[in-house]
Amino acid sequence: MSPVSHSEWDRPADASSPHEGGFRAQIDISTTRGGPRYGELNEELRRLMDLARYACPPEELTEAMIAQVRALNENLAKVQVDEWETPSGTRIDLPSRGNLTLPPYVVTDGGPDGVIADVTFRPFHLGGNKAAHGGHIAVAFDDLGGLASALKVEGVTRTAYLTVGYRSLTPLDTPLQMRTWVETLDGRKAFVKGTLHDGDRLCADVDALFIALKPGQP
Ligand SMILES: CCCCCCCC(=O)SCCNC(=O)CCNC(=O)[C@H](O)C(C)(C)COP(=O)(O)OP(=O)(O)OC[C@H]1O[C@@H](n2cnc3c(N)ncnc32)[C@H](O)[C@@H]1OP(=O)(O)O
Repeated sequence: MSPVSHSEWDRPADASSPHEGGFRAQIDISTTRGGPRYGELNEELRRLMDLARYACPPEELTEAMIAQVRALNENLAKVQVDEWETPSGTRIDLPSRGNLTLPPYVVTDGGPDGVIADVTFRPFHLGGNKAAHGGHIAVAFDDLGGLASALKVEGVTRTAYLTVGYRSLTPLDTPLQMRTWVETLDGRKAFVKGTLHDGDRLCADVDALFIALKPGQP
């Protein structure tokens, strides 16, 4: 087992891990890493978060659940790898490339002209009043804006700024459509726009700048 070491975030590229600087030189993709049931594990963990977000357990049940979650965490602690080896973020066959920390989305179309994805904010993405938290909406725009700019520049990009307009409430547990595209490409600068719709209703839009990384840039 390799322990997770956040002090190695800028280790140089090598043959077994061909990333450069702080990000991989290329977007790393896989459909097998973590095994055939990795997506199911992610979905159960999301369900755990949904249920935990709204649970109000009596004391004796809290005690039992602490022991159960502790046992689960001990199992997860046994299988830690570093960020370059984890399936999370690489599994293009799974929602949000298998990255549990992102609102789950499925890309239905993607290329240099932009990205279209179905995004569903889960019950645990609650901000208030049954609507999604604005921070989670920004996370979805950041990732799908990053994907649109990466597909345009054919390399890894990093967010320089990201401004979200919250135009109307974003519902939970509802398939929504997110679109992101590069409006203007100026050298390394990809100016990205995006929208989030619930049917015909605009929930949010984004204006962001992503910068293509130079080789070896941390
Ligand atoms: C598919 C996977 C998708 C994943 C997407 C996830 C993306 C992320 O969340 S990334 C994490 C969040 N972002 C960060 O941590 C970024 C931190 N900042 C940085 O690393 C650097 O400031 C970085 C890379 C943005 C720019 O630095 P650097 O590469 O040295 O570029 P630099 O020379 O300063 O600027 C390049 C150009 O961009 C412009 N620029 C840079 N930052 C900004 C900004 N915030 N606002 C406006 N313009 C900017 C500069 O003015 C310059 O313009 P010009 O070429 O016309 O003179």
